Amino acid sequence: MPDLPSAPVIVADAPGAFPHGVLAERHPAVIRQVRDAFPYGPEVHRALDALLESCTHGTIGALPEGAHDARRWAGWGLDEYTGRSWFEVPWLWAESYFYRLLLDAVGYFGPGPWQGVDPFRPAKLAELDAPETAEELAALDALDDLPPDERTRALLHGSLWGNRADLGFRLSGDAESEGGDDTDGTRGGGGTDDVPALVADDGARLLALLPPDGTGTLCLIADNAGRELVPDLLLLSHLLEHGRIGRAELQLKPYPYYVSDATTADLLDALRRLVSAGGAAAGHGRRLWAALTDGRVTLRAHPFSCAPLPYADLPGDLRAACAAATVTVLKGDLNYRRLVGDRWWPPTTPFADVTAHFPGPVAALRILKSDVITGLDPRTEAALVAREGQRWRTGGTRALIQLGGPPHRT
Ligand SMILES: O=P(O)(O)OC[C@@]1(O)O[C@H](CO)[C@@H](O)[C@@H]1O
Repeated sequence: MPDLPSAPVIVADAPGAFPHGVLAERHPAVIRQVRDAFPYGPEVHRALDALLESCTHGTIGALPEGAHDARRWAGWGLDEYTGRSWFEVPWLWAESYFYRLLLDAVGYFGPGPWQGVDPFRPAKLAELDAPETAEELAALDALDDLPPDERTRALLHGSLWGNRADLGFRLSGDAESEGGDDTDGTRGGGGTDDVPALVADDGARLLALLPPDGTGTLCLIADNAGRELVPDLLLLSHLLEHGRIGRAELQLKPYPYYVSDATTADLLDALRRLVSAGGAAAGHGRRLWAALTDGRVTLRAHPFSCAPLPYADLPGDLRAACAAATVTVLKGDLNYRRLVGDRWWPPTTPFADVTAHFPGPVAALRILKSDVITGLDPRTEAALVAREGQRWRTGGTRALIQLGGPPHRT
């Protein structure tokens, strides 16, 4: 067995660094947003006050007595981290547990009247109703004039750049200019002649894995709802329509997470939005509706999808699902962190090495919004650093498509 690569796990203990800012500033902003989302009563406000105090100045506390998932969290490290500072445990763990406690504070897990009420739903729905979403859906009609392969590429890039639609990211003001539309992957928000916005591009290799004979299967691990999930669904529908896949599994979150991550309710909202849009968008919506109804597309909302753990720890059922797929496409920054491990990798660490643990071919489609990065060509890294220091890692203007997985399958 070859030595697996390793690097220090990211913790949020350095004031001024990005991870510290997420815990010290983004999480309080998330609490403020949640307070205003609904007319919660005094009890919820008191619970949010306590969470704010704990996550900024206190230590990690236990789950409430009788929590339905107490055993699961004990297995995920809670016993080890209880009583420690949020800023000294693995950053990924601290973020995940914060969202778990936030939902507890608003009564999401019940029992009670607020059970199942997603505190982020107003923001997610506003995004689906935004004029930009209507424009993006109307623009689909023009894609019909393109040859199928170009359309596939455009929709793949639509799904990739859809990852800019991350409401948590916008909350802390990290996002630079939204940039223009970028279906060719060279401009994005920050592409230039010397450094393209797409810092790694295995898009052609990814599409080559999907033969046009309807035998391909896709496992799509979704990220954000709204303006990211919509282009993900368009890609899925297009691949089904053109026989690039015959079946797909769409993995969603079992409960609201990282502000805008997609749950089953968000999928249904997005699907309804597509069906009611008219034009080509409605055709995609109806195709997906039919594929869900006849079982060609299945949904999964597994507890592990909200776990503070890397994908190297995939449980058996998810491991089997990903192993059976022709390829797993994994969306977004957080999924990337979990795929390669939330570590300070040297940026030129081969992506193939850090994803060799995955049970099948896996492609990451991600806007860069955190420090974790692997698989960069040394010249690309040097050009990025020369242009903007380390800002490209977290600025939300660069993107990548990387393909990895077990060596014999890609
Ligand atoms: O996974 P996504 O939606 O692309 O991004 C999630 C994110 O906004 O949250 C983390 C910080 O909280 C970062 O990894 C990243 O910037």
